[in-house]
Amino acid sequence: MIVTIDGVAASGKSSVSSGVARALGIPYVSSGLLYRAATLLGLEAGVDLHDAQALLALLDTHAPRLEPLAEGNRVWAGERELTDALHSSRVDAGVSVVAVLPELRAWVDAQLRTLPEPFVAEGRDMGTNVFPQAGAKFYLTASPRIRAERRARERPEDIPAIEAALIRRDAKDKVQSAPAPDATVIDTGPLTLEGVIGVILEGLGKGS
Ligand SMILES: Nc1ncnc2c1ncn2[C@@H]1O[C@H](COP(=O)(O)OP(=O)(O)O)[C@@H](O)[C@H]1O
Ligand SMILES: Nc1ccn([C@@H]2O[C@H](COP(=O)(O)OP(=O)(O)O)[C@@H](O)[C@H]2O)c(=O)n1
Repeated sequence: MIVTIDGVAASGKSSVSSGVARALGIPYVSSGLLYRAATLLGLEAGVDLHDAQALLALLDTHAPRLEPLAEGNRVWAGERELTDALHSSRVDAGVSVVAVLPELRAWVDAQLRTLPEPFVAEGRDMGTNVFPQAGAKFYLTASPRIRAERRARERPEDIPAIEAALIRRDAKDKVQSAPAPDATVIDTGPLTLEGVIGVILEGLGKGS
């Protein structure tokens, strides 16, 4: 079984996916971390983030891989753990440039498609492009202000700056971020994290 949880930036995808996956006793997979890893490696090497061939060469050398732990996904490049470096504002600002490159999308999709079921997959296009056959699909939204308030707890910038950056990133990610026609859309604005997890478990027939 595959459950997909897509949505806009900072809508709660990874926290909700982790909670749902733990309740189901299965792993979750955070596809955005692979786009973030490619971006980080590109920034560190000083390559142009529009240059797909240069990025693919770096990915060939460093071979970043996702470890889909239920308590929080990790990313490794050989012995080096990249996870903590993937959520900087610098990576936030560059990742959408990398994510529009078809070659980079193919690299991420190929990694995800080798994973053994069952799992919860979160990102932008899990329910549309990567796992259209998924048994259950959800799509998370919330207003930019609410998302910025939540993310402000994890970033040094103030709420208006974070809100503006989220709106910019949503616009750049728009092509791959359309909800699947068969996804249940959840406005997480009025809900707690536990509330969103509860709605999804209910939708899966696993509610308490
Ligand atoms: N429904 C919610 N209510 C309150 N805070 C939430 C909710 N959903 C997520 N959060 C918090 O918002 C922040 C962003 O969530 P995260 O899971 O990282 O989103 P995404 O993976 O979509 O970027 C986290 O600090 C998370 O704990
Ligand atoms: N399935 C996916 C997942 C992420 N992405 C890209 O990767 C970036 C980071 O995704 P993320 O899910 O880690 O970001 P947040 O929503 O957590 O801020 C997004 O802004 C998209 O550019 C994508 O294009 N497709």
